[in-house]
Amino acid sequence: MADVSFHELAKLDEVGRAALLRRSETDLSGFIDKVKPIIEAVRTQGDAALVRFARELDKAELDAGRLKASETEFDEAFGKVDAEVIGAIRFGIDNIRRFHEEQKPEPMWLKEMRPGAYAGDRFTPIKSVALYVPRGKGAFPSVTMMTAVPAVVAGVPDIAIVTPPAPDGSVDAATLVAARLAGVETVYKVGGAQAVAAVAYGTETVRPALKIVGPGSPWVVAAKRLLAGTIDPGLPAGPSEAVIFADDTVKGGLAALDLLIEAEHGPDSSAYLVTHSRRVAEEALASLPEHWARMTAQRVDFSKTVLTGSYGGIVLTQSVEESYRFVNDYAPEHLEILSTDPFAHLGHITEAAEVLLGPHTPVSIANFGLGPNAVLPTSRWARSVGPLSVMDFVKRSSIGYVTASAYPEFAKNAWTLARYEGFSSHEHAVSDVRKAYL
Ligand SMILES: NC(=O)c1ccc[n+]([C@@H]2O[C@H](COP(=O)([O-])OP(=O)(O)OC[C@H]3O[C@@H](n4cnc5c(N)ncnc54)[C@H](O)[C@@H]3O)[C@@H](O)[C@H]2O)c1
Ligand SMILES: N[C@H](CO)Cc1c[nH]c[nH+]1
Ligand SMILES: [Zn+2]
Repeated sequence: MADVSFHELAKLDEVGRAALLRRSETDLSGFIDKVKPIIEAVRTQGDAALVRFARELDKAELDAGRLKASETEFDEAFGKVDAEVIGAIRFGIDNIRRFHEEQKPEPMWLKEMRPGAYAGDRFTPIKSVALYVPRGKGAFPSVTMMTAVPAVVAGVPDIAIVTPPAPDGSVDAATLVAARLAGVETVYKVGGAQAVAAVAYGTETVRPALKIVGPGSPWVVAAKRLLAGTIDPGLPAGPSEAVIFADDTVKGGLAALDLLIEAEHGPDSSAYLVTHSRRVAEEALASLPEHWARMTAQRVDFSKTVLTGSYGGIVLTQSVEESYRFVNDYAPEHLEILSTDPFAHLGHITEAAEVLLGPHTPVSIANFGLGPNAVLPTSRWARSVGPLSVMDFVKRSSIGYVTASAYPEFAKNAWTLARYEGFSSHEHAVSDVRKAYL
């Protein structure tokens, strides 16, 4: 096994620094070509293609009649999941619901722009939304909680979950529990690119949706990109990633412990420890083996691949300012600020989808239900996109109302600009012609 990647930022040239900002999903060309025929098969063959891909890609034997989870499967799931796990799901859902209820906009606001003329916004739920819950390198009841709760809070009337089937044709039991407790009863056993195509086009069993949200592997990300003209693909959430920023006030072993959180998702994850403290960097490096000794073989394998490869490791900077610059350039999905005074650093970092402060707020706590949404933009999209929220499940319409008394002033100004732009009907609609019809 290669050594953990250890980069002294000052020693890297521009090319080397740019390379650190790359993610596995930066180049999806290999996936795009393979995903195109999957999408076409689902469009033309519907359920038959879903059944075939379940067999070929998920090793699951299903017939079309079992593509949708039954009520009995939901009921039985509650018997299969430990009470403690159900308790943690309830705890998370409660926090996530309260957080997202705070986010929910008023149905409408109107402001008086000029005396007698009103304008504002109205928010209405999107009519149908699909939630992608991954299941390849793990089961994700937490993603179910994070996607379903804001959809329900927003009032979306038609919510469906798509998630890959297990080889026995089942849905992960805790995912069914989380779905029901969040208020979603439609779950389709379809994963990967074929799931995105199924909800984009609809099949005999799967109802089409206007939008799909939720994280996924590059297969899912590639399909969303290809189908963006048919279904709203939501925010770009690909392989998980984190930056652990640490100053000189914490133990390096703690930074290493948290560096492994997102590094263990898969070989395509990204995870960096960024610090200007050589002590913290060296302690972190030295402590990784003791952390690996406590992990399962699969998670050791994934995190070692990440930390010894091109998408992870330790970055030693020359100053705290250089650390801030690196983090802002990197624009991580999850950011931890490990410091006894995290608020001192917070104002310097603006480009991160989620910022978790201090040694008692590891990424795990946010992933599993502190309240904020853990479905977050990856691959530097945090520079322009925020976390999944209630706003992803509503659309905004502008509302305007001009009374008779306010009309003349608006009409005069509109008339002037309509003439300048050369639009006759626009002009007539606010000219004396109108008076004859009022
Ligand atoms: N950004 C976020 O908020 C967030 C949250 C949770 C997880 N994640 C990320 O989501 C991803 C989940 O990935 P996953 O693999 O665990 O689950 P997944 O459900 O996204 O992918 C598994 C599916 O990929 C398809 N697939 C696998 N191999 C294929 C092949 N050779 N050809 C075509 N299709 C193939 C199959 O249909 C399979 O069902 C991880 O990268 C994880 O880091 C991100
Ligand atoms: N870290 C993921 C988002 O990037 C969320 C998650 C769920 N379970 C484990 N992790
Ligand atoms: Zn995670």
